[in-house]
Amino acid sequence: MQLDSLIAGFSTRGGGAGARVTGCAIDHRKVAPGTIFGAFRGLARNGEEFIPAAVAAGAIAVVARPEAAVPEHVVHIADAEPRRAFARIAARFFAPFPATTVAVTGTNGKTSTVELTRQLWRMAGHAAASIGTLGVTTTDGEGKISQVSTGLTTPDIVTFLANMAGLAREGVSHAAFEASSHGLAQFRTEGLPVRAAAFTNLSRDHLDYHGTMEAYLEAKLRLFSEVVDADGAAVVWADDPASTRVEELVRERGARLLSVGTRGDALRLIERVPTQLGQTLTIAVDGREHRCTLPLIGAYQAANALVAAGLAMATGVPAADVLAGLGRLQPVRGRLERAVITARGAPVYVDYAHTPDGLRAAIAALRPHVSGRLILVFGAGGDRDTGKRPEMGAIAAEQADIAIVTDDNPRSEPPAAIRAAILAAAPGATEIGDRRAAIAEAVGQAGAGDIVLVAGKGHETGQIVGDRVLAFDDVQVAREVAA
Ligand SMILES: CC(=O)N[C@H]1[C@@H](OP(=O)(O)OP(=O)(O)OC[C@H]2O[C@@H](n3ccc(=O)[nH]c3=O)[C@H](O)[C@@H]2O)O[C@H](CO)[C@@H](O)[C@@H]1O[C@H](C)C(=O)N[C@@H](C)C(=O)N[C@H](CCC(=O)O)C(=O)O
Ligand SMILES: Nc1ncnc2c1ncn2[C@@H]1O[C@H](COP(=O)(O)OP(=O)(O)OP(=O)(O)O)[C@@H](O)[C@H]1O
Ligand SMILES: N[C@H](CCC[C@H](N)C(=O)O)C(=O)O
Ligand SMILES: [Mg+2]
Repeated sequence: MQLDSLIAGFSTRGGGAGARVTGCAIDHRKVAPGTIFGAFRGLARNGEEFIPAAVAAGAIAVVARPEAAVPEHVVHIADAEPRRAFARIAARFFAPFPATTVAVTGTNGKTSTVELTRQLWRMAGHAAASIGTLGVTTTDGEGKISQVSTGLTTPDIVTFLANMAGLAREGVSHAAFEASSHGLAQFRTEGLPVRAAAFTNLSRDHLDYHGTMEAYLEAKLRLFSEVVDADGAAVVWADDPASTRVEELVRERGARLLSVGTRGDALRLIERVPTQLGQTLTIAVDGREHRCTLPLIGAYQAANALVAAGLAMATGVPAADVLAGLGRLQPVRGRLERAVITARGAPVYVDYAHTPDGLRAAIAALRPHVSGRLILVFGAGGDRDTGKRPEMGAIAAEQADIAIVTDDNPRSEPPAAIRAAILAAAPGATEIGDRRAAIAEAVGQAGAGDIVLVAGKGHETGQIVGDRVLAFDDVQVAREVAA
């Protein structure tokens, strides 16, 4: 592919014309002859320092700030926002992509919503995929699920675009991806056409990175003001207070708005009745009421299912098919997943709640099913927003009958200090650092009518301690200690 055509429309300096591009990279260690290198200033390093090494390794063009030093013989694509320019150029290189791509942002519910959207598309007969925390999820012709992990929710822009292009080559026509606030702030999930974008909710998380709730919301809003196609659609969970900001932006942009929820217009949730294995939803669409069964428990899962339904409708699936599809949704891995029922009859649920709001939502989801006590095992991740620790402690103290504080990916921090920050707001809680012992204690205490909730790690298969990842899977451990 010719460099000229990839960088057309961008401001350039130096270099020779007509060069052939072989790839794109943002890490100088991945540069090969013919690469376009994106040099970005990050939190840990300044990528501009690696320009000489990238050029030595064969980079023929560098996307960087105008003030960055780029050798004369190499094309400098000079842009005040080099990450955005790089995303657009790399997208030209990697195209084509699945014809219909949609993005989901929000503090909680992104992974669930992209996965449920994938399922609804598949039921409507589309070759569908999702990309997010669970990796890249697709199904083969027989419906067998394949999941390839990528490490982060959105690893980096090159991996993201390469994955999307790979899906298109496999015949995938519909792809739903998670747009995390980090990803949006770093332009890690864009450059390609995005037909619809969804907003699930806003609550406290990641303030270590964004600083303030306003900055955190601003990062998410860019999905609606800039990333989604101007003639595309936005699906908004209308019951969240922050949704008015999203709706304003969508109207300014001229995109189609589908609001969903008890205050929604496109899909209005009229009633929600929990049943033993799920819930019954009464939903109004175009003034007509429909009753649907949802085989997932909890208000939060109903919310995510409705946002997914909105995305399916926004991308052309008829409302009747979408509503029928809700009844056939499969659970999402690690989201209120029932790991085991103990010998004394207490179900043990594993949930990925790792924010105050998520913890509240997970407990609320289980409460209607508890006749005895709700026993909670949880912790908080190291090297992450420290302010959420006491908030989670307070919620546990208030909403659980028994709370056990344990470790959840301490990373580089002393685990006891993380637990202490949680316990400061949860005076009645028990402290058991070792996560297996904590789960065993909860299972040991649970009797008939009780429910155990193991929160924070969901689908994760490792405990990150220092630089090491120790094998650990909440679902498996719950089964082992209950056996
Ligand atoms: C805070 C954060 O998001 N950091 C991510 C970000 O780092 P950064 O841009 O600040 O990069 P940096 O390490 O300072 O380096 C700057 C630049 O120099 C380049 N470099 C660096 C070293 C070198 O030898 N050569 C080189 O070229 C890097 O590729 C980079 O372009 O970009 C890196 C490469 O794309 C990511 O690996 C890194 O994720 C770190 C590991 C991380 O833990 N991220 C988490 C917090 C995260 O992003 N999580 C969200 C999920 C959140 C949610 O869903 O709630 C996610 O989307 O996964
Ligand atoms: N709509 C929602 N409202 C409140 N809490 C929710 C909602 N959806 C999910 N949660 C909580 O958040 C947890 C994580 O859900 P999910 O993985 O879908 O979110 P996410 O936004 O992808 O998270 P991450 O930021 O880690 O990628 C769930 O296990 C649940 O406890
Ligand atoms: N996307 C979230 C996941 C948190 C999961 C939890 N187990 C933890 O390690 O804090 C984050 O990176 O902050
Ligand atoms: Mg996620």
